[in-house]
Amino acid sequence: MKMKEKFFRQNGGLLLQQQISSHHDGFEFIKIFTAEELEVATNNYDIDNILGQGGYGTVYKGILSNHQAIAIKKSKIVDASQIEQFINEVIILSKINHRNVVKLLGCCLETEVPLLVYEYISNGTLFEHIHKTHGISLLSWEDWLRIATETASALAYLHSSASTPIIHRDVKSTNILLDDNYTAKVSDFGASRLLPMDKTQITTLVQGTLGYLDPEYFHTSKLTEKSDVYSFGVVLVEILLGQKPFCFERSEEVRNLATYFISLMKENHLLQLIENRFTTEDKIEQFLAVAELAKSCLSVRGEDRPNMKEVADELERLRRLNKHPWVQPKLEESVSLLSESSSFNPAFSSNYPNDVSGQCTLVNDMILSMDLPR
Ligand SMILES: Nc1ncnc2c1ncn2[C@@H]1O[C@H](COP(=O)(O)OP(=O)(O)OP(=O)(O)O)[C@@H](O)[C@H]1O
Repeated sequence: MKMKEKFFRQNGGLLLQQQISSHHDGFEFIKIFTAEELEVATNNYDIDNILGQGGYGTVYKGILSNHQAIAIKKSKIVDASQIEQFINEVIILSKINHRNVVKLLGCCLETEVPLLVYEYISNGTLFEHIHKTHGISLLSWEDWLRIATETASALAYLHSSASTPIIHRDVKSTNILLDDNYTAKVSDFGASRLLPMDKTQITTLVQGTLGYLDPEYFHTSKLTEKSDVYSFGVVLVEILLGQKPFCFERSEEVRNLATYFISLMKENHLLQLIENRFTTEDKIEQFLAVAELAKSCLSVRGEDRPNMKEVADELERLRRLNKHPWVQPKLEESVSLLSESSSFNPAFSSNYPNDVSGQCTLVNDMILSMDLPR
């Protein structure tokens, strides 16, 4: 009992309780779970309940006494200096209510490391569906486009939320979960990444995952919403090509998918690859428009990238074309429409450096100097 109380205090429990009682705007939705409740739910953190292991900790499946399925994130290490920030983020995140964001249900603070409790999303990660090793994916081009649109709208929502925009910081296909209906749910942002920075990782400063990391953020360490836009661009390419973001099986200069993609676009080899992946004959305009959009997201300079709202709107527009094919513009029109669209930065479709090898050097630099946490 004494230990639990000590941990609860150490983990900012009093601060959270105080915040809860001072909010009157429906904030009571966040639940503070007891350690016992979660032990029962996970069968004492049984190994069979492990859903996955990330660089930051372990995720367990649990079933609450009311039969609700949950995912519990247990981090490896806690940095005491970050507790206040952690509690503030828990409060912000628990207020987020978007159909394409994994809901944070609450937390448990009376354990050595605080535990975060999320709704359980049943159908695996987007990564697993894109890179399915057994059998072919059941998802159609329309599904992929919908999933991309849902993800973009969730990120646009986070960027525009409340007084402080929430930057995801680790957008990648393993952080996009799919539910029973293959609806996208963005996970693993905010509080879950604040916790476990041990001292050695602080010196790295730049956080992110190889292949998805914004080169501008890597060089400047200055984080903006546009870093999420870059990483989302990589996810779009992953969907289009069905290839992994970083792959040692590709030759050295195109190991990084973004670099590979840009070189394919330059050499006009893109369509051939996409067509091999999707056996759809009449969606060429959409493939090309999504490719142009991805290219703009991958612009080297953050300011040349569209913002997430513009990306989401463009994907939504393309989806509508899908539903009403008779209003599809001709290929040349759709490409020029995309670059001329008033809501977009007119520069963005042509701002990739012509020198693809320059980009490779950049990426190789990044690999060499990154102290990768996983
Ligand atoms: N809410 C959830 N519902 C169902 N499964 C989940 C949920 N959250 C996470 N998972 C599973 O747990 C795995 C590990 O998640 P986690 O976010 O810790 O790691 P990651 O995203 O693979 O890596 P990292 O956190 O280092 O970026 C995920 O790949 C997913 O399979």
